[in-house]
Amino acid sequence: MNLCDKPGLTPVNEAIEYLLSQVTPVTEGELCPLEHACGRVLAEDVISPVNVPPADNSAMDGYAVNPGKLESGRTPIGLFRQRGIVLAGEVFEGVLSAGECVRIMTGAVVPDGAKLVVMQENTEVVDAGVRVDNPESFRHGDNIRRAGEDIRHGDVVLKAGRRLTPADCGLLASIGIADASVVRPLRVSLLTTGDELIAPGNNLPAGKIYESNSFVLRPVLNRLGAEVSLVTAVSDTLEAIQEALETAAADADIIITSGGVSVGEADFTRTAVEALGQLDLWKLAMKPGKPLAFGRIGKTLFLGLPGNPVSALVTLHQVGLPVLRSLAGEIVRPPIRIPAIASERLKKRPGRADYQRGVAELHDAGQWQVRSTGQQGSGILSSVSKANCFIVLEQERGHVEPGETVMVEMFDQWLS
Ligand SMILES: Nc1nc2c(c(=O)[nH]1)N[C@H]1C(S)=C(S)[C@@H](COP(=O)(O)OP(=O)(O)OC[C@H]3O[C@@H](n4cnc5c(N)ncnc54)[C@H](O)[C@@H]3O)O[C@H]1N2
Ligand code: MOO
Repeated sequence: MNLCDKPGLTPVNEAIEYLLSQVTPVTEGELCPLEHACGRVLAEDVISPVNVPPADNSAMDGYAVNPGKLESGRTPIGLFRQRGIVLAGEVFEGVLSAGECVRIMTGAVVPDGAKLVVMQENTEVVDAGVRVDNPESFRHGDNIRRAGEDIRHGDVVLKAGRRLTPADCGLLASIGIADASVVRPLRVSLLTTGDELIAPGNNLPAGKIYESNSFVLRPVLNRLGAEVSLVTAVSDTLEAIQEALETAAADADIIITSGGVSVGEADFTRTAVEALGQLDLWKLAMKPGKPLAFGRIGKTLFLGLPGNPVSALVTLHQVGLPVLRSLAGEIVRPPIRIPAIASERLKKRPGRADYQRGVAELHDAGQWQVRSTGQQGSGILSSVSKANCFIVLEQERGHVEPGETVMVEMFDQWLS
């Protein structure tokens, strides 16, 4: 299927589904020391070689006690003879008989024979031993963390395709793994195109503008853990763009460009891709971002983002990230969107899904409200900088009146 041949604009969800069907995820794995593994994608399932915790241990500082049989009708023992003390990291040698206790610290292995742990605050040391409050309230297992209650030996702890979070890395450490088997980093070639672009720090001649897209796009790619090779301000000629794309295709998994995908006299990106490879998709029913293009040059995927700064950012976030995540071997999940009440009118014409930039706040009654960050033109980058969310308006929706419900997508770590 080639969505370029389809008349009209391709709806965003259809486009994402199609693009994901075109991705062959990178599978080459490598070992990564756990201290550097956060944010990397697991290459294989992780199966626990141990129980966590490895042994029954105390959840409290107090006394591990053997109160005898805890049957109804019997009064449990309330005074215990202390046999010793056990600290975290130690093992008490011996078995507690009914009426005996051991002083125990949080995390220490529960001695054999102990049925429960009594918090220190509920005990009193007396001449005859250790007296406990309310022995009739005892339950077997009180304040004992059971061996394997977090993870059992043989459990699948994390699945291949998981992007490791700090908690995941802690989990891997807790089962003794020092190196995680992860997918190698993606190689992304990022090209910004345009003769009008000048690097920040230089004087700005008449007619030129400062290049800003690379400063928006590269950090997102870096946060994804990609190895990014960047060429800025590729000249607006077919030859220059073709040459840059050819070089990029030689060793990148994906080429991401900004600019030159529209219909202007100096928009050569699509023509260059068609000359070197194939173009599969152009023009989405989204605002901003309509001229987004997708294809491939040899085995290298191509994603052509529109040049307008907001369009480049929105398309990378909404369409590029699912593709990049999938290419990186990650299991792709749909974005989390929540309903919010529009606190003001939002202008919108039917025909394209709109990703307006807004500020969402949780109000007293537990209701999210959202307002626009103001001008929404695709050159108004400050509309994103001021925002904390996208207001996602469905393709066929018209203007939104105050009080209507809209869906918002809070900025995640890729945008904040
Ligand atoms: N006749 C039509 N004209 C345009 C259409 C259309 O459908 N018909 N679509 C518009 C839309 S929507 C967009 S989005 C833009 C996309 O155009 P390009 O991808 O070809 O982008 P450029 O023309 O190269 O640049 C657009 C705009 O963005 C500025 N720019 C580009 N790169 C950068 C950068 N790296 N840093 C900062 N700013 C950048 C550039 O100077 C232009 O102002 O086309 C519309 N036109
Ligand atoms: O789609 Mo363009 O990105 O509206 O400006």
